[in-house]
Amino acid sequence: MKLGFIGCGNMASAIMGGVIRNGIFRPEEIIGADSYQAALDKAAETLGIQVTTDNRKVAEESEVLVLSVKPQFYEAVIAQIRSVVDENKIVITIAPGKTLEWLGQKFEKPVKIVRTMPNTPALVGEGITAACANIQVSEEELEYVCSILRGFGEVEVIPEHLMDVVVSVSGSSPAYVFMMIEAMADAAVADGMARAQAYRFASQAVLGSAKMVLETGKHPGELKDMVCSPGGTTIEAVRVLEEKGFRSSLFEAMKACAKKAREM
Ligand SMILES: NC(=O)C1=CN([C@@H]2O[C@H](COP(=O)(O)OP(=O)(O)OC[C@H]3O[C@@H](n4cnc5c(N)ncnc54)[C@H](OP(=O)(O)O)[C@@H]3O)[C@@H](O)[C@H]2O)C=CC1
Ligand SMILES: O=C(O)[C@@H]1CCC=N1
Repeated sequence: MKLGFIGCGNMASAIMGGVIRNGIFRPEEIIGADSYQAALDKAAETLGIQVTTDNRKVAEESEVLVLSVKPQFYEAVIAQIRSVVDENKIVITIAPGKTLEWLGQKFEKPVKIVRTMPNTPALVGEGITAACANIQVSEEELEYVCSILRGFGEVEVIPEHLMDVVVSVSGSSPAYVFMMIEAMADAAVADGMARAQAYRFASQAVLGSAKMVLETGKHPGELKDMVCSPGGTTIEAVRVLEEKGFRSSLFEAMKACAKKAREM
C-alpha cells in the first residue's frame, strides 16, 4: 500500500513522522511531492521517503493520497491530478473550508474522499484529527483511514457541519497554547527564571493540566477551583485574567477562526 502526499510542509511532515514512527507505513511506502525543493530535500533526509516534484506521479503511484497543500492551491492541484485518481484510490484532505461537495465538484467524478482536520501535535503523536467522508467511502474504508490517522494521535469521526468548529478548537488551537506558554515563560523570565527552564515549567504545567481534564473527567472549572486556595496566590491571577478578558479573548478568537474557515 502506497501513501502519497502532495505538499510536504509542516502538516504533511507531522503526519508522515507519525505513521512511520508507529509502523503504519514504512518510509519506502510513502511518496511526497512538493513545489519547493527544500521541503522535498528535508522530507527525504529526515523521513527517508521517496520524493518528486511531479504531483501526478504521486497521485498515480499511491492508493491513499493526502492533499497537504494550502487551501488556495487545492483547485489547481485537483485539476492537475484528477485524470489519474480512479475510483479505487482514497483521497484524504486536510484543508479548512474545502467541503466534500466542493471537492467532488472539482474532481468532476465520483472519488472516495475523506475530509479531515488534523493538528501539528501529530508531530509528537499527540494530535487529534476529525474526519468525515463522502458516500463513495465504505465503512471499512473509513475505518482504514482512521487507523492511519491514529498513527499520530486521537481520531473522531464527526458530521461535516462541525468541521469549521474543529479548525478553531483543535486545528488552530495549538497556536493559542504556544502563545500562552510563551507569555507564561516571559513572565517567569521577568521574575528571574532562565528562559529554557521557564519554557519547561510552563509547558509541563500545560501538559499536566490538559491530562487532568482528559483523565479525571472533571469539569475544567472544578479543576481550576482545586488550584485556587482561599486568599491564596492563584485567585489573584484569576482575578486579573478575568479583568483582562482572558476567556472572552479566546472565545472571540475562536469565533473569528471558525468564521474564516467557513469563508475559505
Ligand atoms: N499547519 C497546521 O497546523 C495545519 C495545517 N493544515 C492544513 O494543511 C495544509 C498544509 O498546511 P501546512 O503544512 O501548514 O503548509 P506548508 O506551507 O507548510 O506546506 C505546504 C507545502 O505545499 C507546497 N505547495 C504549494 N503549492 C503546491 C503545488 N501546487 N504542488 C505541490 N506542492 C505545493 C508548498 O510549497 P510553497 O512553500 O512553495 O508554497 C509547501 O511546501 C493546509 O491546507 C493547511 O490549512 C491543517 C491542520 C493544521
Ligand atoms: O492556519 C491555518 O489555516 C491552518 C489550518 C488549521 C491550522 N493551520
